[in-house]
Amino acid sequence: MPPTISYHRHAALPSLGIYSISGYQWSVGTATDTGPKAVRTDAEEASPVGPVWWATNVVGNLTEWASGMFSSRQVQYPEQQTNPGASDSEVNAPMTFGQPFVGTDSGPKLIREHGLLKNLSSLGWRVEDHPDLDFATICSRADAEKSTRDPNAKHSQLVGAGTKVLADLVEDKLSTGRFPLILGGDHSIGIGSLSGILRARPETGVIWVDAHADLNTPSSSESGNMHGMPLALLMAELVPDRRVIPGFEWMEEGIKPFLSPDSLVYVGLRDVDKMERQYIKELGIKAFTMYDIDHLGIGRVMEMALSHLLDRAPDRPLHISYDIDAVDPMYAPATGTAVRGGLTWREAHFVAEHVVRSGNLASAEIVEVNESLSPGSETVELGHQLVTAMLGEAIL
Ligand SMILES: NC(=[NH2+])NCCC[C@H](N)C(=O)O
Repeated sequence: MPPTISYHRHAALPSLGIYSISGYQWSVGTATDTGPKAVRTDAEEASPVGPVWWATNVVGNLTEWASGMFSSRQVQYPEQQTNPGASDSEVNAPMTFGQPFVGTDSGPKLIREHGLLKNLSSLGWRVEDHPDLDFATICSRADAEKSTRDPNAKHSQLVGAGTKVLADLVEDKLSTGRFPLILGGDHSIGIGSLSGILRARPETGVIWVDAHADLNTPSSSESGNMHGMPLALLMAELVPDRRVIPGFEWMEEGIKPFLSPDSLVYVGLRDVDKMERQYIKELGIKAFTMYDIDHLGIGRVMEMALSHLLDRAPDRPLHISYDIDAVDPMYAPATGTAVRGGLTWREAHFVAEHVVRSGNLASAEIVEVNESLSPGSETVELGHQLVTAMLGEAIL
């Protein structure tokens, strides 16, 4: 069993990295959804990278658990993420090169402005600065070099270039004992974070909290938006050779990251495309839809979700990928593909709180917060609360 890490015990404590990836704005505009949204013009669509296109940041806050100053709450984390010598903690500060619309790129910044770093320190995470990754240059280069455009996987060269860097970063940080917290950005960043996670720890189990299945392949997708595809790109059964997608050749080099269908659990599904439904059934992916949550309650659903991932491998690390659109638009209206009938405020928190209690959480991600799509700051506020819950905040 993993060691118990108590907030008030002096022990070797794990580290945290926050990587904010923003600027994956391209997949927001044309998705099927409800509510207002920023849509790119045709000209921008044709030439997405410009002085105000990429607003991509990597905010990496590598922190380590402080000790000796907290309440009696206990959180368990897997042994392999402890980093006894973690004095070299680091932070990447966000940098924004801009884009045509205020959008998902601002999510990380806004969540940080809500006091994330302060909250994390009061939870016991120590945060230090880390140099920025220069995603804008990387993606501009990818844009300049691209020879092919795939209408079925829009802006794949750019998503590919950005997610490659993210994958390397996440793999590196996990391998050196950090806990990566990835702030999106849209859900296409899952390609990068999961690739890095699976290269470092192939046995990882994934909890995908989302209104959508994000299991489209370029050929099954009706929108061509890559935020609807991350899980398909990780499954050998669906996209066995990622070189067919321009920009994703890197996924077939070295350690090829693949996610086994039985290492994934969905929570909160309610807007599933035709082919996605078929894939879920054919591959036997465990899925807890909103129907199941209504029927069984969120408590039972989360117990079943964790037992699916952990019964056979109690010590395996878990990754939670939390799309804010899993939450009902009544509480989280500011997102690109909002769908009614989602998680309540408390259900949303419970998901995060319960996963932490497993003691296996080794990385976490929040995506699709786009404050420009709705007046007010309630979505950011909720996003911030969910992040702190995933990092150990509890009611008592
Ligand atoms: N992460 C998300 N918000 N995904 C939305 C996906 C919507 C739709 N299924 C598509 O593939 O375009």
